[in-house]
Amino acid sequence: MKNLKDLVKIRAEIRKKEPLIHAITNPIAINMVANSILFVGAKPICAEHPQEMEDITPKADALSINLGNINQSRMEAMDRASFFASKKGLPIIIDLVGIGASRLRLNVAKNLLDKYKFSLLKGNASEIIALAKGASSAKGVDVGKDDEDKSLEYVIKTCQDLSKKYQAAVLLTGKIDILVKDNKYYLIENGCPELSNITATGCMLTGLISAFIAVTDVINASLLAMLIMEIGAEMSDKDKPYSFFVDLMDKIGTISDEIIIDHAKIKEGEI
Ligand SMILES: Nc1ncnc2c1ncn2[C@@H]1O[C@H](COP(=O)(O)OP(=O)(O)O)[C@@H](O)[C@H]1O
Ligand SMILES: Cc1ncsc1CCOP(=O)(O)O
Repeated sequence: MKNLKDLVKIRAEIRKKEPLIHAITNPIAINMVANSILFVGAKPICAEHPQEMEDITPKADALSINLGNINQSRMEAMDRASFFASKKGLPIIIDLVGIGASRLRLNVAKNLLDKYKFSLLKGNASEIIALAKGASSAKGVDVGKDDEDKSLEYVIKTCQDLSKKYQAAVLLTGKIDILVKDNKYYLIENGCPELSNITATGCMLTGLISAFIAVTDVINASLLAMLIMEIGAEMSDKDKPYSFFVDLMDKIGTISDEIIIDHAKIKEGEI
């Protein structure tokens, strides 16, 4: 079983080290992502001009790329940033936003995954299924009903196949989050349905993981980021959608270690 007391200690570590996180994300999410990274104690830089990747990426401590709202310039920037991050041996994570809805994004994702080594591939069930099987029931950037209803066994196996293929951890988010690496899996049953009523909460989670992965391994970084975000959401005022959003942002910076430890719902298993 994960030692939660050790897991939350990573929060002090990140505040001490203040790692620099290069996050190439989409314009819908950019402010939320940058603030989430800041609120847990790291420093974001969201540079995205292809010609400055050579200067920016190698000075960072981790790279995250997000395929949401892709355009030509960000496509080039993501490739170049992944190149310079790989050269430096930095952890790289990819959020597969919308690859179930767009062949362009699916091809960009496959190309990047073939060329570079990623620490984590992340998406909702439709995005993970699109990458593994080539098609999905995605509803734009959201999960489609057919994919959402797939059995736990099916989605765990799909994540495991991708984990083996790309030698990376795989995180499938939703009501139950599934984190898989090789033969091991974690189920995280925190969060609340209201998280789907705010745009870009998945992108925010990616931002948080990219902050923690600069100071710890991919499993600890992913688990801690999910607990902060999802228990933070459980503790937030859900009366009005925008107040919920503001409260959630505050909770990301202020939620206590004790609340995280008391409310964490993590199960572990072997495949
Ligand atoms: N029904 C739900 N119950 C609890 N948490 C949820 C639910 N749906 C989504 N979440 C949480 O919301 C966050 C974003 O997940 P998701 O909506 O799957 O991503 P995306 O925005 O990329 O589609 C994750 O932390 C996830 O655990
Ligand atoms: C609405 C939208 N359109 C392109 S990216 C984006 C935000 C998607 O964010 P998330 O995948 O976290 O829901």
